[in-house]
Amino acid sequence: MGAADQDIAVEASLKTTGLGSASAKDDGVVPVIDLSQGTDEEIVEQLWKAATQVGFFSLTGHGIPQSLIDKAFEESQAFFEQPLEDKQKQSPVDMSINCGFEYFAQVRPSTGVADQKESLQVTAREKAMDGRWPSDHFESAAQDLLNASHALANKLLDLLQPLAVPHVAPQTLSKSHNLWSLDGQCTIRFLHYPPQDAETTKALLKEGYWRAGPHTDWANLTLLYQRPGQAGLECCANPRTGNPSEMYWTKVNPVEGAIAVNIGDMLARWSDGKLYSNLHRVRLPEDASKSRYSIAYFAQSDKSTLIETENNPPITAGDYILSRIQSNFEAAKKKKQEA
Ligand SMILES: O=C(O)CCC(=O)C(=O)O
Ligand SMILES: [Fe+2]
Repeated sequence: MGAADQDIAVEASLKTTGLGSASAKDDGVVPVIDLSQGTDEEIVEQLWKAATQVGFFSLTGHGIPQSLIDKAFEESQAFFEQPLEDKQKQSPVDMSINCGFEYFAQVRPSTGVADQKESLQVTAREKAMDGRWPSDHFESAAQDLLNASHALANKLLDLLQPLAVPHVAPQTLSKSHNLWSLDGQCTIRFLHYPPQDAETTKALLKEGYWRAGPHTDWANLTLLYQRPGQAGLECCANPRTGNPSEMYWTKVNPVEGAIAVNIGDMLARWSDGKLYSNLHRVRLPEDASKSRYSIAYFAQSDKSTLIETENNPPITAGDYILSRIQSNFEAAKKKKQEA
């Protein structure tokens, strides 16, 4: 198996296990961690428990001003409310660099059908966004949230690294994320799940469509900003059991002022599986008459970073991301051929 094949296989297997489409419980399995309370040791203890058992947590007391998050959502909404052609013109897509505007295009190996969403992907690599910023004011709001997210993710990585990846020098992980460097891979993604009328929704649900099909993230860490009242995100509960009958989906509800954080495949690999990259998805609600907006920051090591671990073959972070992008491309190609 290639280095990323196992991670891709987990997603593809959902098509055949009952877990793929089951509905979610709302039982508070995802812990809320307040970064402003307690000593570093106490915080690490909570982060460690969440990162090794569920792979998801909601973070409060994180220090990112709400005004900065609100501004980014305002710009996002104004962008997505424009006609399709304008969005395509303002931010042309280039999948080879993971940048630009995408419309109902991403096909997950877990579903084989396109996510019911549009997104604007900003990859923080030198020149990648040239000619792809919708406007100066959009850029300024995006850069502010990108910088704040980058700092917060690095803080979390510094707290987790001594336990998770003890075989590398201090701050190896956080120092491998350099915004706007020549081989930077950190990404901030603006997402919009558009409303659908009742009849369309019914048909889509019947055919197995999702707002975002079940998947794990490719990153080290993902910080996800959600809006209260715009629910739908769910992650797998009790994922470590290995027993499908004990696994189920649980809600990751938007909490006012909180950021949902999850461990991605890259950090699971760095840590030889100690930290858990959990499956998650965004449900297409039966009443999909309202939009859902979210913003995801993916902390991804620079392309040239070599991920060396005790139990996995070494791979550069660049090759790792590329293989994951290709798996989604291949799912899309296969879908086209079947049509
Ligand atoms: O919109 C969301 O809540 C989830 C998005 C997500 O999981 C992703 O883009 O990887
Ligand atoms: Fe995700």
